[in-house]
Amino acid sequence: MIKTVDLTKKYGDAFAIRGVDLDLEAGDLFGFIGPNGAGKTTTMRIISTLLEPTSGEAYVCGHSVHTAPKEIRRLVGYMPDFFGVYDDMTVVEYLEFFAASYRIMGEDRRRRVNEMLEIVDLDFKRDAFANTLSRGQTQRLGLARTLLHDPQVLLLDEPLSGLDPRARIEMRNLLRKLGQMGKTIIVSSHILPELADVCNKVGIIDKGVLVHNAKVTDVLRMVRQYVVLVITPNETSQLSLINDLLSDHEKVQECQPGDAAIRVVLKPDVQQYGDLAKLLIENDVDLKRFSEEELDLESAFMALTKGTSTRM
Ligand SMILES: Nc1ncnc2c1ncn2[C@@H]1O[C@H](COP(=O)(O)OP(=O)(O)OP(=O)(O)O)[C@@H](O)[C@H]1O
Repeated sequence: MIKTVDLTKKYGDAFAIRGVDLDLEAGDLFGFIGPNGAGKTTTMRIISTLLEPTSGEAYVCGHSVHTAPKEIRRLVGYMPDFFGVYDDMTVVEYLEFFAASYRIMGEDRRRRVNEMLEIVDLDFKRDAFANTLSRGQTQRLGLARTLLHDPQVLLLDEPLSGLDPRARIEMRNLLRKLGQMGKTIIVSSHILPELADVCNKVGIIDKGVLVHNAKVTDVLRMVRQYVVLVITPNETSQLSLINDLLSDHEKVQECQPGDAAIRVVLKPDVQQYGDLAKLLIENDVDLKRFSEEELDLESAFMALTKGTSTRM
């Protein structure tokens, strides 16, 4: 659906992006992560045909940005990180104005605008002036505008930036909804954790170079190759018993006792660990909690970008 080959953009002697290779299938929701100035906007603007690459190729549905920009524009909806809304237009008027620019007319236009307001959950603001909306609502209005011509591909530049926590959750839900509608989406951010549970693939770009590009599950596996259990007994006096029972177990790599709980690092590739809970219960351990340690995405992100940048 989206493919870039050795995509490069230079400004004078400086590389904005260098040799970026992407390959996204229909329905992929790709998180494009990198610090400010890493090259995310440049890449998205090239794919949406707003900017010409210095060298390399970008294709959308097999159409090249060099030879078929018109076809690509029909297929792509690009939402920039900042966009203006006109002071004297209501939400409905704003969307109708852009629908008209796509030559969507008459009853069709009204229906389409109403559908978009429904999708982005902004119908209750339809008669409000666009410049009175909150940042989150403005972003949703921008998304509605981007969706008007029913693009198959969405390129969304930092749609979560500047949003408060509630608006962030709403926008992430909206991204999931668009993914379920079968759109292929590139969404950029400078923070991995805010996208990791929405996207199925992520690419990490730094100083114009794509340093990681993988499925989210693989990225998480790269960071955490071991399952870690956190076992909490009701009585802390039982911590040493747990340690004795598990430290020499064939599935256990290491036990790390703490004040109230014990961290148990399993050996690589051990995924099934129900028998460990059974063993503890059979030996009269009174368990308060027995669970897999949650992966801390913030640390995952720092581990992945270690040595590439400190600006995240
Ligand atoms: N018109 C331009 N002239 C010169 N340099 C540019 C131009 N546009 C972008 N750059 C440079 O290219 C690099 C990549 O910029 P880009 O905007 O793609 O980064 P980004 O990852 O989208 O960052 P941000 O989140 O800050 O927008 C930066 O070093 C930037 O300064």
